[in-house]
Amino acid sequence: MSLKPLDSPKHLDLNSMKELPDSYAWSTVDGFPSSGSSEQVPVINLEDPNAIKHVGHACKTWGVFQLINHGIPIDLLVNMEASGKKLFSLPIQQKLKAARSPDGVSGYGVAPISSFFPKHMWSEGFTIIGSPYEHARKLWPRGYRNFCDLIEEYKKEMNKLANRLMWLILGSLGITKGDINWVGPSGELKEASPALQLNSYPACPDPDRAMGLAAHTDSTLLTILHQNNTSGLQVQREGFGWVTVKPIAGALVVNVGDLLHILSNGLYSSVLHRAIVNRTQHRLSIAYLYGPPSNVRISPLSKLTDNVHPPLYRSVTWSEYLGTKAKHFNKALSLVRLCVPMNGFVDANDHNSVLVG
Ligand SMILES: C=C1C[C@]23C[C@@]1(O)CC[C@H]2[C@@]12CCC[C@@](C)(C(=O)O1)[C@H]2[C@@H]3C(=O)O
Ligand SMILES: O=C(O)CCC(=O)C(=O)O
Ligand SMILES: [Fe+2]
Repeated sequence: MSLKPLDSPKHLDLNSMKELPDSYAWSTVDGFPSSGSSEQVPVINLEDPNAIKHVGHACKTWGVFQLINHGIPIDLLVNMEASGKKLFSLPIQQKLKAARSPDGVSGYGVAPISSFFPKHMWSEGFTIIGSPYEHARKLWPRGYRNFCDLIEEYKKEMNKLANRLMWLILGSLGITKGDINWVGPSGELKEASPALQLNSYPACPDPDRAMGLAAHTDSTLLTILHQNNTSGLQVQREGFGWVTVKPIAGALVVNVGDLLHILSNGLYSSVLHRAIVNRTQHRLSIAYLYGPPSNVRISPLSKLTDNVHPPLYRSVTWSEYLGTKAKHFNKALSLVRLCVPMNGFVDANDHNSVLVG
């Protein structure tokens, strides 16, 4: 597949397109037309006393699970969904006022990974890092305050949940507070400024040849995703191919990201996932992308390594890794992988000993 970046689409008004333009036609989408595997992503009840065991098993085998009884108020999810719908149904000229700048990360636009693909994706997105104020003000000069308050509330609740999930995941690996150096005074994991990614996938006139969001792993420790009741998210499961994550009302989808893959020394793998589209229904998803504080160096936890299991990755900060991902996309993880010789000894400071490609 060519990696030559496409010019940005002239306009993003997918809602008005009656036919799939050639620049959106992915003739070689694997697994299409999708018959769909009958496998099901594990569903975990956070109130279950055995949740830690189930979370560990799901992270090890799937890298993703659906979460119920997570404690996020249902009203908050409903309000976020309604706000996302309201945002994406604004006229295209209005949305473009809040467009992501060419060298920026926040704002309205195509998926940030679009430049790595020869065809356009059938989606539009809105990325929020830090305060949404500047962009929201351009979308709704008078009504931005409610949106900003809602986003702050969502980030606060998601941070609490992400922290709880991280301790469950780390606990399932036998990791305790003393093993992590980015723990705050009350035992909370200090977070980096998280990213919120709102994704909109309009109904598509030719869904079998279109791609909503191309296959990728997230750079995060973990991602918590709310999807509306329209299916489209698929995860790759070894031996089964693409498995659709069936929407369950009120459930959240949690997936392992590349930084957790590194932290766990590959015990928990980041999951490859993508979003497909359909002919009749609009789909919306909201991803909370959770990472560590930006200055903390993430490397395989020493408790998980020994002579037989040497560290497989060199240390990297969240911002360095995002930079590598933005430049090299799906090669990013292998670019921070250490070359492990047969005797298992690795010089973790030898930055030249990486496997490229
Ligand atoms: C913090 C971030 C993770 C992300 C890049 C970003 O700066 C903001 C958007 C995130 C997202 C969402 C869609 C998939 C993804 C690969 C992308 O292109 O943008 C992720 C990025 C990532 O995880 O690297
Ligand atoms: O829309 C989806 O279900 C997937 C979104 C996603 O993978 C992302 O925002 O990183
Ligand atoms: Fe993703």
